[in-house]
Amino acid sequence: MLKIALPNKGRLSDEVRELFNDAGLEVRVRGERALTASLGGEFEAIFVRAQDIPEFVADGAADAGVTGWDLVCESGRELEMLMDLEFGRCRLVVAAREESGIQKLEDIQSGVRVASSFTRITQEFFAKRGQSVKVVPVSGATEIAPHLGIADIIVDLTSTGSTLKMNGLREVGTIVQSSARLIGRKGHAPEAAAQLEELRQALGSVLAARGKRYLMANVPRRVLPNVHEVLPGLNGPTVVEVQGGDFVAVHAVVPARNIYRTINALKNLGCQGILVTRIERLMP
Ligand SMILES: Nc1ncnc2c1ncn2[C@@H]1O[C@H](COP(=O)(O)OP(=O)(O)OP(=O)(O)O)[C@@H](O)[C@H]1O
Ligand SMILES: O=P(O)(O)OC[C@H]1O[C@H](OP(=O)(O)OP(=O)(O)O)[C@H](O)[C@@H]1O
Ligand SMILES: [Mg+2]
Repeated sequence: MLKIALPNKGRLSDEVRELFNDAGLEVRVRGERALTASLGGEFEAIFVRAQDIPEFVADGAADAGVTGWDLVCESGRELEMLMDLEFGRCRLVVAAREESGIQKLEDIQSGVRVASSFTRITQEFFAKRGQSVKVVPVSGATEIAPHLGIADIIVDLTSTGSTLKMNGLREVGTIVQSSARLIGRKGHAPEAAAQLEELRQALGSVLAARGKRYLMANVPRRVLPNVHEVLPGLNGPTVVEVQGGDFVAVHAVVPARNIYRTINALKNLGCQGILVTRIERLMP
């Protein structure tokens, strides 16, 4: 049975579990602190720190894993990126104190001290730019470092920007755009590769379904051509005869984002019995 390494706590763990559950790979843990679990009886999950997952997958302790792309980059290990899971979106940025006078990366003087828990990426980033910096390793709460006088600037993750703001820091450049990814080791045996492809498709079908809704409506036959305009970008909705009437039933997969507009447009055309449901999985 293939082993999948998943974050045991922190920012990504809840969404990872939800995604696997939705894909029919229910996480069945044996007690709150259990470090392994069954994933729908198809895979075995091992719960470890998000930071350790790239190493564990690269070394073969797990066959695949889910973790942040920032951590994959920081590990420096060669891994296969199997899928972008579209949550845990954040950026690894360079930030400086607002009163520092540093507005852009070019303003960073050689010799500055950079606090970060992403020491490898930081080192590489400034080396490539030809800026010599001194990396000060920290393991968390990086934003406090400039105020403690142990560093001049920082490299850390941000999403809403509120932590930087709260600490009087200004973003001066982005190094990595990150999100949660499904990763695997390079060069799996064919059987393992086939199972991972099935996993990728199962997770992908859930992600694809999240942005869509299934819409049904009874449409007056005479406005059917207009309905085709309201439901664009589809191969064409399914049209079902409603016996003995002036109405036909239309079924379509529509983007969730514009659903209110779609419903109103259908109502204005005289459609009735409009029904919208979530889709569990979508396999194109
Ligand atoms: N503010 C954020 N917004 C969105 N995603 C984030 C944010 N901060 C971190 N992440 C993502 O979540 C991943 C794990 O971060 P998390 O904070 O859960 O763990 P950690 O602090 O590195 O480790 P631990 O909690 O085990 O000490 C990060 O590598 C990143 O991909
Ligand atoms: O831009 P924001 O939305 O404010 O998010 C940024 C913060 O989120 C992460 O920390 P986290 O909350 O995961 O705490 P941690 O330091 O304990 O990992 C990151 O290290 C930043 O401190
Ligand atoms: Mg964190």
